[in-house]
Amino acid sequence: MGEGNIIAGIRDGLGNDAIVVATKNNGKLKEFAHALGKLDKRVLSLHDFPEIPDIVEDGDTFAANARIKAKTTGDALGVPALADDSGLRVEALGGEPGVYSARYAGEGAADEENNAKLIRELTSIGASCSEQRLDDGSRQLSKAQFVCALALYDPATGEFVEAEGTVDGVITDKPHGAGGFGYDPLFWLPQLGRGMAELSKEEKGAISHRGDALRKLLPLLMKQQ
Ligand SMILES: O=P(O)(O)OP(=O)(O)OP(=O)(O)OC[C@H]1O[C@@H](n2cnc3c(O)ncnc32)[C@H](O)[C@@H]1O
Ligand SMILES: [Mg+2]
Repeated sequence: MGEGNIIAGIRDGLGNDAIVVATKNNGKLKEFAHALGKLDKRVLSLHDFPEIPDIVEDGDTFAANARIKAKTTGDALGVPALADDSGLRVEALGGEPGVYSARYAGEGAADEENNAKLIRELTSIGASCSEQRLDDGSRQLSKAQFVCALALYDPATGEFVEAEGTVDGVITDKPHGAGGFGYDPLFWLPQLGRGMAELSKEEKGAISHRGDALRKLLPLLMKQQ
């Protein structure tokens, strides 16, 4: 691509050192700041642009919602915007809460309320994916997968660059670790023998759905240069 490609758009609009991430989630933001900081990119978020009204995430898929957030933000600011729509698919719940992960326990629910509802729902149906207890006695309730859809939208061309990442794990009935955000304390990684919230930012980025999606997206962006 020539004129108006996404990288050039970022350069023109904000300077080559900055990128807008269309999120209000501070947990995501820290992970993007860490990952993109390594590429010398300063991350701006929706907290920096309070004039942009709340975005309605009414897509049926993670990818659709990521596109909605990226387009609304990119069109409002006139510069490219990157958006992340993510969530948890829980096997024993038929893939729920999925795109409803943020509002599982109700609109504006806190992470703690969503986590409490998840354990409540799984225990109420007697879910169990392994007889084996973890060392601390916690039960393994269901297999689960974190999904992250990324979309970068350039208002100059109307084009999107997209990628999706996943990570598999198990939901436990007790929290492990104090790091991360959202459902991380309940997400156990059997392959590591550790919980997602026990990992450092570096370690989480190396295995997470968001890290996976970013590793797929970045080469696509570089191609556009
Ligand atoms: O829409 P924005 O402003 O980006 O922020 P949000 O928190 O509403 O984000 P989503 O709509 O994408 O909803 C994602 C939900 O999935 C959860 N989630 C996403 N990524 C996660 C991660 O890496 N670890 C734990 N939970 C995560 C998160 O806590 C939310 O409940
Ligand atoms: Mg949201």
